[in-house]
Amino acid sequence: MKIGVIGAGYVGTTTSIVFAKYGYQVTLMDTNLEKIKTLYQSKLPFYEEGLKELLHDYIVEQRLSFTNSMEEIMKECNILFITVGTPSLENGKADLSFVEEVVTQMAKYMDDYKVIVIKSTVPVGTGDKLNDILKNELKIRNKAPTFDLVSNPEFLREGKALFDALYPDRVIVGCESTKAREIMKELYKDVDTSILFTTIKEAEMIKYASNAFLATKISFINELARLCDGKGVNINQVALGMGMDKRIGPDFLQAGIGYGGSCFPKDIKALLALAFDMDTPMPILQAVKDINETQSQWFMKKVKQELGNLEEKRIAILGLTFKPKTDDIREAPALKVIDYLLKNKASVTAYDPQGSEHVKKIYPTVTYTPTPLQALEDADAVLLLTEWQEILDIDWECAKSIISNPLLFDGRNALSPSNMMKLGYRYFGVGNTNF
Ligand SMILES: NC(=O)c1ccc[n+]([C@@H]2O[C@H](COP(=O)([O-])OP(=O)(O)OC[C@H]3O[C@@H](n4cnc5c(N)ncnc54)[C@H](O)[C@@H]3O)[C@@H](O)[C@H]2O)c1
Ligand SMILES: O=c1ccn([C@@H]2O[C@H](COP(=O)(O)OP(=O)(O)O[C@H]3O[C@H](CO)[C@@H](O)[C@H](O)[C@H]3O)[C@@H](O)[C@H]2O)c(=O)[nH]1
Repeated sequence: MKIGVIGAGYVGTTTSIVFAKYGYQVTLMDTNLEKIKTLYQSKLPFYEEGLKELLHDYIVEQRLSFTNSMEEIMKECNILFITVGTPSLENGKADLSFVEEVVTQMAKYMDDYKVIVIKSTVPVGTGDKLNDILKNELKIRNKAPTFDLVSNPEFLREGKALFDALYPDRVIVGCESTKAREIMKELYKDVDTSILFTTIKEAEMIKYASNAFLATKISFINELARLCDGKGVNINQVALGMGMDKRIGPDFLQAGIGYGGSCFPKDIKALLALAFDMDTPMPILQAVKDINETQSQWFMKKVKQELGNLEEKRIAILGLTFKPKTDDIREAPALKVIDYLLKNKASVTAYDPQGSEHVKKIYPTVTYTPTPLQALEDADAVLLLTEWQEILDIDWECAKSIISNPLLFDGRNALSPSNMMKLGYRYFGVGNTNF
């Protein structure tokens, strides 16, 4: 079995490396030549720990190769994973143009049996649509359909991509042919986890349902945090107590400034758009989205209450990426915060271990510092927005002498309020203040 992966993003690159690790011969294809060149040089086109070393080894061992040619990958491989992006359109629906373009191109070079595996997150019914495109294109070429379509959604998290891909909680395979099912079983034989076989549509829905449920947990705890704030209740303790119930579980109950990233915001919008099309409102999911969209405003209201007029105030931001251990700033709450601060004429200084270069392209007037302590110099307030370990490890006692006003807003509830208060900071978190 030779595996082809189409789309050298987070998912495609991680998938390629993981299958190479299982001993398969993998070719990774992308239309972006710059990305292919970068990969050839054993470099990753994004920041993610643990992948680079394996990438290098598998290139040297000739288990992993790269191309920008669809013709080449179709000739060489019999299992093809589609991992291209499905970003949001203006109306919230998933933009399927990249996926559709891929299958249209595939049909041009399809001469023998292929298993086409959709790993990109796509709405229910996309499998049928792609099936039709492939059949039509093959008909134009007077070729009989010789493929099976499979939906195999990806559940990895950025920052933990390799671990999640190597040790998944489950593998979902939406598949309606016995031949493809046996091939998928063989492909995942070394992965120590359960495989759930479903229909293609069920697999498509499982992916959206999982992301929607995780986002619901976050918005639920954030809504509760607003209630706890100032009421003598620490939301972290509430989450701990709730999470001890096995039916609830401790994960995804960390209150904060809201979820960001390339997945939750777009997938929730896409599910809501599907519900709208089907005239089946989803009020819970709508509330999840609304709470998340107002969480940074709620947080900034506290900043404004403490600082008053923000004009000329010097604000230090610690953390820009949507979560630690990634350089991804897509839908990062820090972007909304910077926007608000600049509109209110504050002077903003920011530090992030990986995200500064990307944010600089959007907000060039912010001062980006090479160290966290430099960002804190003469600050009137500090806003912790991403819980990078390096930021949590700051010598906060020493930092206090650099900051003009030891006023700390912890948007991730990542520091201990009592420790910070002992050090002389005025500490404001999310649902853990004034208890
Ligand atoms: N990022 C994640 O953590 C994650 C996790 C699970 C699922 N997903 C889903 O997986 C999909 C991919 O996400 P990502 O973050 O890896 O995307 P990405 O934006 O990082 O990468 C997509 C890649 O596809 C390439 N591409 C676009 N059109 C192409 C074409 N016609 N032929 C070949 N390559 C093409 C782009 O150049 C780009 O390199 C999305 O549907 C996403 O929702 C992402
Ligand atoms: O208790 C929590 C957990 C997460 N977050 C935030 O939620 C966002 C998303 O975090 P996470 O889920 O860890 O990262 P992603 O890489 O976006 O991964 C999600 O989206 C991927 C793409 O679909 C899925 O594959 C993963 O299973 C799913 O967790 C980040 O802004 C986090 O800061 C919280 O605010 N509180």
